[in-house]
Amino acid sequence: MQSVHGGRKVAARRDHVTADLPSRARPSESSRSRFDARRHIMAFFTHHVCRGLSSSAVRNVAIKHLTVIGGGQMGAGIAQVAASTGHSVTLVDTNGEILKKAVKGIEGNLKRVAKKKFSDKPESGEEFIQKALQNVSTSTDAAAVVQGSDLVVEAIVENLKVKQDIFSGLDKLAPAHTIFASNTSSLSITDIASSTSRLDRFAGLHFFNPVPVMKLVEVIGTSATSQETLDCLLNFSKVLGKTPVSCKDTPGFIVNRLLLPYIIEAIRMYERGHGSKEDIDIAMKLGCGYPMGPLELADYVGLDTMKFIMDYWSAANPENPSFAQSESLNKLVAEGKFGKKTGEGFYKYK
Ligand SMILES: CCCCCCCC(=O)CC(=O)SCCNC(=O)CCNC(=O)[C@H](O)C(C)(C)COP(=O)(O)OP(=O)(O)OC[C@H]1O[C@@H](n2cnc3c(N)ncnc32)[C@H](O)[C@@H]1OP(=O)(O)O
Ligand SMILES: NC(=O)C1=CN([C@@H]2O[C@H](COP(=O)(O)OP(=O)(O)OC[C@H]3O[C@@H](n4cnc5c(N)ncnc54)[C@H](O)[C@@H]3O)[C@@H](O)[C@H]2O)C=CC1
Repeated sequence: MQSVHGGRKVAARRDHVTADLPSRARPSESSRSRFDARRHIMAFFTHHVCRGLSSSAVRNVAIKHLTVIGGGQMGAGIAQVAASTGHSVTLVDTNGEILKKAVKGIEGNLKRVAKKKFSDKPESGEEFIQKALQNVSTSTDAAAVVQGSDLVVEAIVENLKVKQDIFSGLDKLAPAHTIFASNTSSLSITDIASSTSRLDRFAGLHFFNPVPVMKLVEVIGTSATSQETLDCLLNFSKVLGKTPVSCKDTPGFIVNRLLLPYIIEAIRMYERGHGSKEDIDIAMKLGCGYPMGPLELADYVGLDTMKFIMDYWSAANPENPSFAQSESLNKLVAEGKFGKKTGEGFYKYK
């Protein structure tokens, strides 16, 4: 099957996406962001020792410096967690104002973490915040900063062509050992990687929102990703204090394959008037123990991102009515109501 995204024709290699999947996709997640000396030692060890052993550009690359492309909610979260576990991070966005906002947000979240973690030692908390902030720099020019990176994590808009353009440009500039990873929610890693010549050093590294809180990272390998690259990313995820799972490059990987049909069906239920948005959300929170209801979660993820995902899946599966256009989602996005990040979506946040 062929599908067209962003003007570029790509082979839709993913298998058929069905909507009749179980909806109990998200176990309650209240775990906290962790920072401890052990992780610093692990980061130091993996960087210096594994690197010392490396004989080829690809083998045993350890991550010390990373470039995170996209300073939105996910990119800022990834930068925060990497910086607070001893990595130096350059956060890149095309918009300088977004970068300023991202750094301010990171500082606020670090204070939140420090207050809890160092409640009886405020000086240690302040030191933790300052150390992490010193690890973060920003740039509006990815090409200028990618040279020193062991890893590039892309967390920009959910659009195949835009992601491919970024990676194909950086592929010519980044060192040979640099691993490229995409935080895409729904696009094929194989399709994104096809814009580069480093197919063995390309994988998915899918974090969850909010990154400092959610413990899971999906590590997605394509048929061309090398085992060294996967091992490196699995280890890196652990150094960040996360629990990685390995996934194949199939639509939605593990979590979103289950989560997407659940959220879409909730939106359709609301559109059909089968329940108010409040009642649908209360039902799923109290009935299933989820921390957020599906419409709240859609607002939290971002309705613009939700629409990108739905458009992509419906183009790849035009015969599947589950991915047909959603009137309410389209209307909210057309009005610039992207959810929590813009102050209004299904709900108002001001
Ligand atoms: C078709 C679309 C399909 C989806 C596709 C796109 C999406 C993806 O690709 C994959 C995804 O990420 S899916 C989304 C996954 N995330 C969730 O399900 C979040 C659900 N919500 C929650 O866990 C809590 O409401 C939440 C943790 C958010 C907030 O909890 P509370 O309501 O209890 O609020 P708080 O009391 O403020 O926070 C609880 C604890 O967390 C700490 N915290 C919250 N945000 C933080 C942040 N940004 N940085 C650091 N710490 C943070 C907060 O301090 C608190 O800690 P404790 O005091 O120790 O409990
Ligand atoms: N929002 C969520 O809950 C999750 C989103 N993701 C994925 O992470 C990615 C980013 O999502 P969010 O952070 O929510 O989006 P966002 O809209 O908050 O941030 C995206 C950022 O990328 C920047 N950007 C766009 N094009 C760029 C370019 N060419 N170069 C540099 N920066 C550029 C934008 O200025 C914006 O600041 C998407 O692929 C999304 O599917 C993955 C997991 C969860």
